[in-house]
Amino acid sequence: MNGQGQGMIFVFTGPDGSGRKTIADMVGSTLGMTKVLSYTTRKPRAGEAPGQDYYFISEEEFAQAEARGEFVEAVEINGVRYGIKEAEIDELFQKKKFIYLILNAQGAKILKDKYGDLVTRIFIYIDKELVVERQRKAGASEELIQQHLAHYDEDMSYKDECKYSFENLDLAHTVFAVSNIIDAYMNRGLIEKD
Ligand SMILES: Nc1ncnc2c1ncn2[C@@H]1O[C@H](COP(=O)(O)OP(=O)(O)OP(=O)(O)O)[C@@H](O)[C@H]1O
Ligand SMILES: Nc1nc2c(ncn2[C@@H]2O[C@H](COP(=O)(O)O)[C@@H](O)[C@H]2O)c(=O)[nH]1
Repeated sequence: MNGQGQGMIFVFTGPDGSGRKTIADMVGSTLGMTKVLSYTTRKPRAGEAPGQDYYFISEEEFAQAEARGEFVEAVEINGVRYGIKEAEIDELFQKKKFIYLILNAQGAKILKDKYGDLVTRIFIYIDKELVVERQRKAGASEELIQQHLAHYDEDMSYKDECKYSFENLDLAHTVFAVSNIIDAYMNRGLIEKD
């Protein structure tokens, strides 16, 4: 693990459909940050690729890895398992000073508790109506949209615990604002307590 003040783990969180992945990946590729991929038992959606969006594994493989204590955090959302392997965070963080993850609030809390000041949480949100509009436009099923809406209020209640929050109205504007914050950590050693 990197020493204190030498790197940062950025956790993007917020309601499903708010644009976390889009923003995290755009900022990540612009600034050269490395993403820590989650393992999941769900099947890839259209446009998703194994090893790029997630590691897609079977329920049995997930259960075995969990029994071996490999996950630093593992959750179940709508009957699907998701988890992050501790060894992958530690290995990446040895090699790269700035890494990022996209997690729900439960996972963000666990990472914050475990890695403390090394973790900075960035909360991305939009209002419910816009979630529905964007998800429909992106071709999400009504079932998936309803699943997302079911925990929207609970997801939003985590906003005040996060150091930074951005309403993702205009994509370029949000990417610019988030990039500026992360760039400050990368280039000026701006490490404040969260
Ligand atoms: N500012 C924006 N304006 C318009 N569309 C956007 C904006 N940001 C993201 N989107 C679109 O909204 C949709 C959801 O974005 P994204 O998948 O990044 O969200 P998410 O928070 O990671 O949610 P999920 O976990 O459900 O994928 C995508 O179709 C994406 O292209
Ligand atoms: N706590 C964790 N949350 C995770 C992880 N991987 C993804 N997620 C969150 O799950 C939901 C659903 O994701 P989807 O891609 O199936 O729509 C979303 O909020 C993700 O951010 C993880 O490893 N741990």
